[in-house]
Amino acid sequence: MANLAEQFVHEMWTAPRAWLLLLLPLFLLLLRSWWATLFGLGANRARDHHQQQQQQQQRDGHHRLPPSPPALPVLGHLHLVGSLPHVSLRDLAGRHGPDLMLLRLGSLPVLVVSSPRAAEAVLRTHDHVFASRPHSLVGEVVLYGPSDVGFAPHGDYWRRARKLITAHLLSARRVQSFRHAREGEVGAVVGRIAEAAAAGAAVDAGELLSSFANDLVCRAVMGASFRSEGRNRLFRQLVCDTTPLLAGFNVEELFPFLARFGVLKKVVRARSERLRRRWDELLDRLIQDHESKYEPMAASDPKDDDDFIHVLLSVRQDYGLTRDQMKGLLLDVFVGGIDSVSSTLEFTIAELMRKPRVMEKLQAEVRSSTPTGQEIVSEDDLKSMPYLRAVTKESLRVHNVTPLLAPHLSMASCSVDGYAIPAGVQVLINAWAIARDARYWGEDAEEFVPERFIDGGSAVDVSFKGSDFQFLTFGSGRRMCAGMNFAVATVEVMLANLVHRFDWELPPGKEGRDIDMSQVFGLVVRRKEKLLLVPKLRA
Ligand code: HEM
Repeated sequence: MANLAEQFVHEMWTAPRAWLLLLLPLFLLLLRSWWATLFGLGANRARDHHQQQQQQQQRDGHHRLPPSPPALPVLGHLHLVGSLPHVSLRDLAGRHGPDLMLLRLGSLPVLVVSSPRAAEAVLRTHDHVFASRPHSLVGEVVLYGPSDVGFAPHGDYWRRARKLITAHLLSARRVQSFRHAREGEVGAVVGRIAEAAAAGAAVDAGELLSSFANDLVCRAVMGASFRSEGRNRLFRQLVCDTTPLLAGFNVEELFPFLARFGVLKKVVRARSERLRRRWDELLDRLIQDHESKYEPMAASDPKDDDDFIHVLLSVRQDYGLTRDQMKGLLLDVFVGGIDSVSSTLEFTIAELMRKPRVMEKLQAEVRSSTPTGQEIVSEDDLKSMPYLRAVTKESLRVHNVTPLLAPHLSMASCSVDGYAIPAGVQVLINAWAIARDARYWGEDAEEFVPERFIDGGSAVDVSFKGSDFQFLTFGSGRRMCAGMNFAVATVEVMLANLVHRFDWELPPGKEGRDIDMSQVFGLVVRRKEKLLLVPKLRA
């Protein structure tokens, strides 16, 4: 779909009879313009009054709104946002608001943040004002309220839930204790690649890496691998069906007045409820299985290597968790943890295929730092691999798979950079644009150059952990990614193992420079083109 305006028309078409409603505002607009022509004098007076108001606002710096491009009636700026919103928003910001820009997408006011300075104002100085999330009907139904952390509005529930997952599910200690499971899943992938290498077959890197990320999350949640039973595949299908609905820019959110007519709301709700029933079926069964096995021990403190369902059962009384809230928190891990990791890995291996120099340097480091005869690179071995860390950081910078972070919402009006930001405005932080801006990263900002992150490099001290506002892949402040440790540990160990025992070739007739790096936008950005690679066991 070419842009959001087209998406809107598509969604209207698929919602029975709803498109008729579009005619209503258009009719009202025609009526208004006819009225204005007829009573031109009155219209001119109104325009003079509006200009006077604007001049008054400009004289009084605190009441200025951030700059905006010219808007269309009804659509606002929707027609200016293409199929890759982060790219359109960067281009628009360059022309209209390099730090802050106010758009109207349908009837939704959206503040676009495009510089480290403005991002710091929103995510650090005024973090307490911008720490909420916009309401989404899909989130309300599919995410049990929402009872997850990622979509929950700021407030007591979110605070409690965030504390639970950061202290018990995704803490650095638990991520570390989970290393053997991670190494086990990595070993299974290495086995699959070795089979393909022996048969001289190509592997689909996207498929391989997303089933790896899915199997890993399933194992973290359930404690064992259900790959052979096919249960993992059911989860994968469900995640694939859920993420497009949660990706935002839904018609009922852009045009709430249409939702009020009821037709659209019913369609979206029905679609979401079908999805939720499928989640219920799987998650209820899993939780019941765990309850029957673990109930006697549930009161005891969770151990480091317990699976996530066991941990939630152990702390549910302390946190007063309901069954739906438990399911919401598990959905955080499925929705937040699979596509983000696999897409990052796929972009990274594609970059390595385009840059043989970087691939060879990385292979040399990984191979020389792993004990001879050891089939799997362990997490201990990674400690002596600074170039691997630099490659991972560079990939997280250039191929930020969550380019606009997750939308924030202003809970009160406040002043940022001399502009008035009203309450109830959605905030998109264009982390992708900031991370590729030559003003903060130098002339080679768009290039994949891991050396910038190692000794002597221009960005050696720049980190993605939330203190450097030119590198916001995981966000910053109180809504920062809760799964960063889990993600980085997974990407690093899988990447090291992809290049340790294998050399990689493209299918006959293709060269590195032919690899198309085009993206498809969604909750997580992914590669558009399938990446087929031929593994060769290293001699
Ligand atoms: C490369 C992988 C990943 C990237 C790039 C990423 C990025 C992000 C970003 C940008 C946000 C929103 C920050 C904001 O709104 O300011 C976020 C939130 C979140 N992420 Fe991740 N993430 C990744 C992996 C994971 C994993 C593996 C998990 C869980 C296992 C996870 C769980 C979450 C949760 C729960 C939130 C919501 C935090 C909140 O709203 O309080 N993420 N992530």
